[in-house]
Amino acid sequence: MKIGIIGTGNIAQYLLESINRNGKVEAEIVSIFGRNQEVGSKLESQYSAKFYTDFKEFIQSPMDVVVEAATIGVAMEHMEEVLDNKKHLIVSSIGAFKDIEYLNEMKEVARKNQQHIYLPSGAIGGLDLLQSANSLGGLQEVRITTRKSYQSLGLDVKHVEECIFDGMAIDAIEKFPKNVNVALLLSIAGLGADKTAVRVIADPNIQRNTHTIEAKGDFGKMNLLIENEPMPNNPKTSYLAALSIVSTLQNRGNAITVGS
Ligand SMILES: NC(=O)C1=CN([C@@H]2O[C@H](COP(=O)(O)OP(=O)(O)OC[C@H]3O[C@@H](n4cnc5c(N)ncnc54)[C@H](O)[C@@H]3O)[C@@H](O)[C@H]2O)C=CC1
Ligand SMILES: O=C([O-])CC(=O)C(=O)O
Repeated sequence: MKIGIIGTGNIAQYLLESINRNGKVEAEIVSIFGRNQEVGSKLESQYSAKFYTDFKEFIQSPMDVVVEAATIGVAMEHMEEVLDNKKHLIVSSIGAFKDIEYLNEMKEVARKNQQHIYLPSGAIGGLDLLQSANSLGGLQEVRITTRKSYQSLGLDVKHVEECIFDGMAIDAIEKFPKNVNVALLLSIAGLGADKTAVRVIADPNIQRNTHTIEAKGDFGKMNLLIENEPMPNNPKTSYLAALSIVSTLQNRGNAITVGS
């Protein structure tokens, strides 16, 4: 399998190291798209993957699957072109799908091109449960409480904890586009972005990005606490988010599917 990556940040570099250097997936990252030539040239020589600043050239290079690891804006700008060029797509910036109509439009583009869009479970879990719980419409409530440091949330540091957002996922992603992609994953798996409750707490003492997910429905109740180690070079991104892409790539084409 030949992989292309959009982005040259944390997740992209972790994937290059795990796949091209350490062989953790039966695949090779052959193409990288980014805007920073200096970083790109370095990655190109370190990992023997070709770096492109021109998206048309990138997308026409021989790849089977493209991993987006950039921003919501970049994902929205290029997603359709990826699918139209007959590449499968793995999306990290899930906030791109805050509008359900856009998600449905992209589903249709993928179907028309016989490609698949993967939304890895990122920095959380429990998505299989929410989908099962809602398979007959019996899911009633979903809430995520995200606790991160002031620095990770891009805020001036205070010495006391503060609830800085309490509302729905649709508004949370506008305010924190780099911190609550997980809330959009929950929305897509469950009740939608206007019915998925989100609380964001800035905590001066926290070392791990912590997500507490509570759900209720005909199935019963779920309480899930995830205490994520941050990525070394970008504390707002959890290590698990990068691992979930590795796992998605490892499972592609498997004869068995684990979880709903
Ligand atoms: N689904 C999930 O659970 C999670 C999703 N994320 C999201 O995954 C994405 C990647 O995360 P990281 O690698 O940690 O971010 P990062 O900030 O380390 O890297 C982002 C990359 O995007 C590139 N970029 C920005 N604008 C660009 C443009 N116009 N054209 C080309 N490249 C551009 C930057 O240069 C950088 O290389 C982010 O959107 C982040 O919010 C992060 C953590 C969890
Ligand atoms: O990595 C995390 O813990 C969550 C995150 O940044 C996001 O969902 O955007």
